[in-house]
Amino acid sequence: MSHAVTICPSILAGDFAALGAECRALGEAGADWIHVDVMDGHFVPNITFGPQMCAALRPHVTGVMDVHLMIAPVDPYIDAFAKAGADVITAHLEAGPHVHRTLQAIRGAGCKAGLAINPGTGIEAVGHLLDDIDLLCVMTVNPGFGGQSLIPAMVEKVRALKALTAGRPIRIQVDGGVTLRTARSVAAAGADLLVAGSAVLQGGPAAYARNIAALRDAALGVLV
Ligand SMILES: O=C(CO)[C@@H](O)[C@H](O)COP(=O)(O)O
Ligand SMILES: [Fe+2]
Repeated sequence: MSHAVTICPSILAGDFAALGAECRALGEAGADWIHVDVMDGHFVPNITFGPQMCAALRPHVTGVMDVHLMIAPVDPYIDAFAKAGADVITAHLEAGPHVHRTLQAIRGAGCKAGLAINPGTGIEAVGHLLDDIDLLCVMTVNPGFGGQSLIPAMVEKVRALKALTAGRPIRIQVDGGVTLRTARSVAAAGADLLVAGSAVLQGGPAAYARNIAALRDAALGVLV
């Protein structure tokens, strides 16, 4: 069944010399969330932003600042990202042995707690964590880079996780390879939040509103 989704543009696909302006342009284009991909060159083979960048961007984000931590360890940095103004902090299940403690620390810092799982991680791994998460981020690519193709097997994973979380106040987010061609399958499988970097930011600021609206329509099954 089709339902309205929230598009979360990832500034990883933006102009790094003008990220404040990118966040403002995305907000004006109708983005309710801004997804910030934090990478450490250790948990993933790429380096991006830290808490200082999040703090600098915060005044330019009108909606939800959604911080996706692809770092290990996570715990020493939670307070810094919370103080930087993150509304949601998502940590990876694979980032350390004490993810339950990490999720509690995120809530303790006043943020919504997100749990991300890599493509190779089975859904049984999240079963005992459901009381401690507000958002479940299903990685539909291997983390570290934008512009990759969605792994088709992840669509069934989204469907299974939707069933596993039924009746709970947990939002399912998909991250990686969301395009006009793939948005419908993940939305129909139960995703509520679609992260999209390349698909939203391609064409520059003049195209953002059109790209966001087209992705929302595609997720609903409207032909675009
Ligand atoms: O976390 C990640 C990648 O590790 C994502 O948030 C990407 O930034 C999404 O980019 P596209 O696949 O939409 O280009
Ligand atoms: Fe991400």
